[in-house]
Amino acid sequence: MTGQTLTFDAISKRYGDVVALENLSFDVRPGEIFGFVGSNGAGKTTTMRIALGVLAADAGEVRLGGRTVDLEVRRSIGYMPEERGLYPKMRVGRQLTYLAELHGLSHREATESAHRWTERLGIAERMNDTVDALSLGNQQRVQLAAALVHDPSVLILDEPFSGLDPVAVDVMSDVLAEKANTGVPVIFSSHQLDLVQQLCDRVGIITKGRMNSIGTVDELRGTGEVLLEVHAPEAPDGWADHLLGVSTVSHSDGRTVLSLGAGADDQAVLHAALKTGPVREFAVHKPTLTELFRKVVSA
Ligand SMILES: Nc1ncnc2c1ncn2[C@@H]1O[C@H](COP(=O)(O)OP(=O)(O)OP(=O)(O)O)[C@@H](O)[C@H]1O
Repeated sequence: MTGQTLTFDAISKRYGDVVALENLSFDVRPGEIFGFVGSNGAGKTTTMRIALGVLAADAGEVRLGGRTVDLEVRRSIGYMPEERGLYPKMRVGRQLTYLAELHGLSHREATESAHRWTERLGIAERMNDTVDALSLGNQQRVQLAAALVHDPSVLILDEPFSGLDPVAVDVMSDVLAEKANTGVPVIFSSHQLDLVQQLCDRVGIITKGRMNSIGTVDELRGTGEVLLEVHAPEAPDGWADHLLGVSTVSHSDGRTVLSLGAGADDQAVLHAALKTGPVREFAVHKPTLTELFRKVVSA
């Protein structure tokens, strides 16, 4: 597997008085799928446009494999813009071939690649339809094909999953994983956090133009509050409050939710629970990415 790192180095961007990005730095490594998440207006699209060079940063730069993204590097980027960018009246096959040729493929290579990707994405029978005759989901598949048709060495996708049916979500997920497996760094933005949690090697949460948290899903989930749910039907209220670092979040019908802070030992909790009588369930509840996101955004 070979591949290059996509580096965002201290990017800042203003639109008039609006600070869209402030000193934003992070890497997308070869072969990794990076989920870029944040509230509406947090700065995701701005970041991705700067990476592609359709928007200039006020400060900082984007590099691929250590090289500043210039016109030539740009040709090796597969990009799916949020606003989508297809010619509505052009036929799907012609459009994909044309885009691949623009990126430097010969006519024959471009035609073969267009066939391969439309086949892979389940839109082969749409090759001769104009884009505006397709459903939105199928237009999105064409848009993904357009990002892939020139065999890019990096993929930058702005909300590629929005509006897709579950089958198309699976196809899109498989294709992203497949590309990452060949060493391509893949970054995509999404508001579907369950999907991000499931698919991404690492995740970055951006708030107000700054990187708030970054790491693997497990790392991020590990930095939040750890909750323990214990079903000990005979346990009285407050049974765990004497334990170091443990506080009771709720207690009803023999079910207790405990928050484990610094110094807390889950095995000590289990011992204490067993002293009250039988323990029917004992489970650690790590926050989901959605729960974490809500916490970060509301902070
Ligand atoms: N062309 C523009 N002119 C002025 N302000 C802009 C422009 N484009 C974006 N902004 C502002 O920059 C900030 C970042 O916007 P951006 O579109 O990058 O966010 P986003 O994270 O992609 O949001 P969403 O999830 O809604 O797509 C917002 O405050 C937005 O209003």
